[in-house]
Order: sequence, then structure tokens, then C-alpha cells
Amino acid sequence: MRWLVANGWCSNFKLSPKIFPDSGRGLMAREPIKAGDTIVKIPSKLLITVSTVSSSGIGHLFDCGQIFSTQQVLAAYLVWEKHLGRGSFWDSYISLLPSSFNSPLFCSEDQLIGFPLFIRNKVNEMKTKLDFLFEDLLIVLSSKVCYHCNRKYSDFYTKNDFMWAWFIVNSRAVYISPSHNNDHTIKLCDDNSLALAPYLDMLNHSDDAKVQAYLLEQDGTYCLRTLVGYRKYEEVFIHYGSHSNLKLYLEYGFVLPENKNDVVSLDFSELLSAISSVFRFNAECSSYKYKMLKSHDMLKNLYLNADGFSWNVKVVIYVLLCPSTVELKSLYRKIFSDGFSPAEVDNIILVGKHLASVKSEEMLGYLRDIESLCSSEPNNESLQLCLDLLNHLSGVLNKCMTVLENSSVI
Ligand SMILES: C[S@@+](CC[C@H](N)C(=O)[O-])C[C@H]1O[C@@H](n2cnc3c(N)ncnc32)[C@H](O)[C@@H]1O
Repeated sequence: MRWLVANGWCSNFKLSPKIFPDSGRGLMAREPIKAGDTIVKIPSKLLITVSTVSSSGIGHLFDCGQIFSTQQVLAAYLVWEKHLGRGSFWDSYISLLPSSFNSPLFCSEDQLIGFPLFIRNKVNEMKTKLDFLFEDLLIVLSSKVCYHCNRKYSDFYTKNDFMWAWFIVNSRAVYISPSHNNDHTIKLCDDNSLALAPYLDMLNHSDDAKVQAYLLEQDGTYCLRTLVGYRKYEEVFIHYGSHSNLKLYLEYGFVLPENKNDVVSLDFSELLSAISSVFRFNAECSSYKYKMLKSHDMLKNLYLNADGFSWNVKVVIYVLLCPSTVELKSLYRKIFSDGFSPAEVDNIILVGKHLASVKSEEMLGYLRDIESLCSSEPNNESLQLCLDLLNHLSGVLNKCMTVLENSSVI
């Protein structure tokens, strides 16, 4: 905070840093805060944006005709500033950033083998993306020498440092309007809507938080207003987005005790085999039905949740149960205007109940596996979070089954 003040930050004394038992390091209300109050203001000089990188000592490296993502540029910049140590303008900020994370992205391959496939697949997707971004960066950096230490960039741009920096940006960057953020020469493949905002990024996430960010026209100061009030000594939160616990676990390294965004995803093939089991025939999807479902994005967002199942699950089950003699236009009419008859709803619910019980059994199996891993590694926080996540999802499936047992129309 002394460093922030020395660089033009004016504290409004509404917040102060504190370690909270449930959410860890965060910001506490030092006085009652009203809905509508501006809680933090960060001068533009203290924001790390693509413009900051462009005008920095490594800005010229990105003027090479290659296209980068905003997150890749900000991560590359953090690695470079970190290697400057005390010589970096951002040293006070960087030295307070977390050095390890509880996301499964940072678990070893040996640990990951014990994780449920639906988590492992997501981790592998993230790793593949990160590998690509890192290799892509090395193409630009490999032959160049850092003016500060005369070492080749590739000597200190390690994969681990890049992963650390990428995750810092992933879990801490705030949204900034691209129109206020275009003062640079770096070619980007995305919207350029990310900024790191020291101090502001100490705020933890809550589903109940509501905030509004705005920039002061005169000097580009980044301001954050809360739309809910807080009592003195309460933790003040922001809202990172309507994320499920799976997403929070993967991308931020924590889970919420209650999360209304939690869903259990389903594959199309799981719907087919549920229909086969319930109605005792070998369910197949003819190509005209498949094309129709795909072209209307009905094969996405297939999930169960605490309220039952998604609209797309309902439609896919209905379409798969329809005899292949039914014409496409009557399928459309049924789905998009007429609605389903009570008998059709009953059949859909029968399949839904079967899916919920199959997924519930599957989740209990995952829970047993992770519980035994946790007992052999009791201090592994990521494993503990995985256990919490699976317990939440198991709870979601129980609620789902209760809703389906008690309803004939969802
Ligand atoms: C923007 S930072 C918030 C400040 C952070 N707690 C710190 O100590 O620097 C985001 C990170 O904070 C943690 N976090 C945020 N909200 C949380 C919550 N509700 N419960 C637990 N951890 C949370 C996660 O580790 C996340 O990656």
C-alpha cells in the first residue's frame, strides 16, 4: 500500500487487507459500506495492460508480425518483470502475488491419474492450450537477448514461470473496455479487455456480490462500485462471473460451499444409452435427427442440475424417442411451438431419472477414489478441493433426483 501511495494512489480507507478463515486473503470493510459506494480506485499508471507491455523494455519483441492473445502478452510481461526482481517497478506487487495455486492444473501427472475423467479432460485441454501459447512465445523470444541481464530470454522463460504468470492473469485480471485500452502496437487475436489491477485484485469472489466498474474520463482511473452493502469488518467481495464450481476449481483454484451454477454435464452418448436401458431397445440417432439437433445447437449444454435437467436434454430425449417416420417439420413444431404432451413428458422424465441415478453412482465412485487419495496425501489442498467439488456435485444429483421423483413437468 505504501508503494501504491508513492505512485499516486489515494486510499479511501474503506477497505483493508485481512486473512479470512473461509476465503483466505481478501479485503475487509473498515466501516459500513453502502450499496452504490465506490470501493476502490486504481490510477491508470498502476494498471498492467497491453499498452503497459507495448511501451516497456520488451514491447519491441511483440512488434514482429506475429499475433498474440492479451493473456499471453500480459503473462509474458509478468515473467519478465519478475526476473528483474528489485529492479522492477512492479516488484512490490509481484512479490505479494501467490506462488502456488490449488487448481488441478498444477497437480502432477501421477496425482491426476486418480482424478475423475471429466476433470482430467478439462485439465488436459488447459495444458494443451498453455503448451501452445508458451511454444508460440518462445518462437519470438528464443534467439533474443535481454538487455537487462544479457541472458537469452529462453534461459529464464521456463514453462513453469509462464504457467505461473498465465494463471495469475487468469485468476486476477479484471475487464477493461478495449476502447480505453488501445494505445499500443501489438497485434492481438482477441478483444484486449484485460488488465491487472494491483490491490483491487485482492478482492475475493462471492455469488452474492454485485459490482460495477467504470473508468474516470479525465485520467483513466479504474473505479469499482459495489451494488450491495457491507457491515463494518465484513469481507467485501466482487463477482468473477456466474461460474460453476468446476470452473472455479480449474480456473481459480477454489470452490464455493453453495453454488447455484453447478451442473453435471452429459454426453450425447449417455443420453442414447439411458434411452436404450429405460425402453429396452437399441436407441440410435438417424442422420437427419442428428443434423437437426446439431444445427440448432441442441447437442451443447446437456446437463443435470438441482432443478432437473437442461432444456436441450429434454429436446434431445424427445427427438431420440420419436419414430424415424416423424417428419422434420412436425419435430420443429413440437419443440418450438406446441410443447410436449403429458405422456411425452413422462417418458422424458423416466430417462432423466435414469440418467440422474447413473451419474449419482458414477459420482459416488469418484468420491471413493478421491477420498482414498486424500487419506494418503492429507495436506494436498487441491485434492481436498476436488473432494469438496465431488461432494457438491453429488448433492446436486440428489436434489435433481428428488425434483424428478416429484414432478411430471419441469
Ligand atoms: C483475484 S484473487 C483474490 C485475492 C486472493 N485471495 C489473494 O490472496 O491474492 C483470486 C484468487 O483468490 C482466491 N479466492 C477468490 N475468491 C475466493 C473464495 N470465495 N473462496 C476461496 N478462495 C477465493 C482464489 O485462490 C483465486 O484464484
